[in-house]
Amino acid sequence: MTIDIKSMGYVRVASTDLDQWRAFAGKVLGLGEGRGPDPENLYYRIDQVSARLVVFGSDVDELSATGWEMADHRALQAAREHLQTAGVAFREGTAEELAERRVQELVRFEDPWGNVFELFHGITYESRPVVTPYGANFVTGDQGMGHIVVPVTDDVEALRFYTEVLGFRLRDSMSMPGEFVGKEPGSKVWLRFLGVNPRHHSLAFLPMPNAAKCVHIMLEVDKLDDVGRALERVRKHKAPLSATLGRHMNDEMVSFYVKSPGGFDIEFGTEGLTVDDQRWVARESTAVSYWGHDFGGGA
Ligand SMILES: Cc1ccc(O)c(O)c1CC[C@@H]1C(=O)CC[C@]2(C)C(=O)CC[C@@H]12
Ligand SMILES: [Fe+2]
Repeated sequence: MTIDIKSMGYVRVASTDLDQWRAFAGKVLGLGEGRGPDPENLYYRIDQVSARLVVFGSDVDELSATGWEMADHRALQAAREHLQTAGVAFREGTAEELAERRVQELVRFEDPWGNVFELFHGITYESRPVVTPYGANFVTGDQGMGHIVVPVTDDVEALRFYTEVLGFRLRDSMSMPGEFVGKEPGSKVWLRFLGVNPRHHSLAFLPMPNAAKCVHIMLEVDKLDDVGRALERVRKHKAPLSATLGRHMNDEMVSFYVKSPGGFDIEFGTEGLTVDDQRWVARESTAVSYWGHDFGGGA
């Protein structure tokens, strides 16, 4: 038995500047405004789920936690037992935390690099259809909210922890020169792309520490035109582009990257590959992208 995560459910972001986040999430990303228990916080919807992105005031700018959806109480209970066996310290969500996230139960723990994971079940959803400001439809459902890339410092232990402890499945690997992360010239470090559902990857890791506690969060829309429109808004609002439009090799997604007020990037894409675990074989991609994705800045 291992942990049976269904999908990436939500992200919580700590922010020193909620006004900046409000403008970025609404006007640049075009997320739907939601409501939640704390009138001070920003809640954003991209589908039926009451809030997928929550931004709250803080004295730091960083990713605070990622929520991972479990089927029900029984699945979460099995996860508790598995965490205990694996020697991972976790704690139960407080009544206040459950109310703020609008979930029935959650457990919270850190991975060995301080990335905060919450496993939950029973999140609320809304009767009112989501209305996003620029009419984009986000791709969620079985594929969850999107994907996240987290920073780690040990790529070998990270692969073990996320697959053997958390139950993620390896979908693709990509190497980078060790020099990039201050290792010996000629050595290699690994980016690993892991999935739990038909989305090619829901979690990836980069072996490089990062102050924002997040490399990027990817949100997917169902039309290329809506990626183009978002790119126009990036330009109009002078949001810093981190990588130009391109198509990734491993998940075939067409996307761009924009710097969020949290210090990490948002990858905004479309046409991501879905995979079938019965048939998928993990591979090694030999390039970031088929074309585009210039991380050196530019157009
Ligand atoms: C390589 C790749 C495949 C699929 C993705 O969804 C995806 O985000 C990436 C890029 C991962 C990675 C990154 O996000 C930060 C900057 C990185 C480390 C690079 O400079 C190359 C790969 C990039
Ligand atoms: Fe990505």
